[in-house]
Amino acid sequence: MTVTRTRILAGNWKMNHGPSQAARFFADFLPLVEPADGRSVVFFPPAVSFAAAREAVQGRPDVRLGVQNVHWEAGGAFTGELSVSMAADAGAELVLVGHSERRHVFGETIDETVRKTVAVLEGGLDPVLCVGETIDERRADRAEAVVVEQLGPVLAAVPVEHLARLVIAYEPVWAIGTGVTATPADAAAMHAAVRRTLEEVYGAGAAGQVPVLYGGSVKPENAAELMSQPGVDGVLVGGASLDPAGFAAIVRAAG
Ligand SMILES: O=C(CO)COP(=O)(O)O
Repeated sequence: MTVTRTRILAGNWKMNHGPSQAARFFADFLPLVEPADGRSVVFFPPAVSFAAAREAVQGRPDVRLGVQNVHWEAGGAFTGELSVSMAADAGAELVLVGHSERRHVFGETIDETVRKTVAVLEGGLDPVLCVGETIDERRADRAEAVVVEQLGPVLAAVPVEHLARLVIAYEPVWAIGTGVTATPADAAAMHAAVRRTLEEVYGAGAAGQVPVLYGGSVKPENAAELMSQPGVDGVLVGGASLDPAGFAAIVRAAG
């Protein structure tokens, strides 16, 4: 069965671009990218830049915004955290969950990614669940096993009626910020493993709705080839999403 999924071109700004830089970015970026059917452009600015980003993208429904992280609780004494309802109130439509920097720099556990994914779905936003293996895990031939371990508990907690809002990003940790990209063939193999895991839980029909993005040193020069691989529905871009012309070239590479 062939399913046509919307292409998603997402920029994760990480801890870059404060409010004034965010406004400058969009002033340069938006004129370079025409709205186009079948593709969706998403940015994850830092929380303090969210309002500036939202103001800048008014009138561009082809550009959506998300936050980089949330807490699963609805509110309370959690200094430094954001709740899903606060993110929604600010205008966020998506939330990154389990980014490798959250897992490996800040010690986020699989159990926490489950709670966050459930909270995001229950709060009406779309989680972008990031999974991926480290270089040691890949060398030990455990890349697929690790991704399946990261996905399994989350999928077990996501009922099929919420599946249409789930997005998965395969981001090998060794490719993030290193300039080393997965080969198109490796990316395709890992995307196929993600898709198989989804199909085992939900069946092929329902699983076919879930977009699977690739992330890790995506650049204007390699974006088209990566997105031409079967099962690669779009990209989640870090460093190269900070530059308006570079990210516009990646968006255009989606066709
Ligand atoms: O982590 C990433 C996106 O979430 C990828 O980062 P880079 O594109 O900088 O490798």
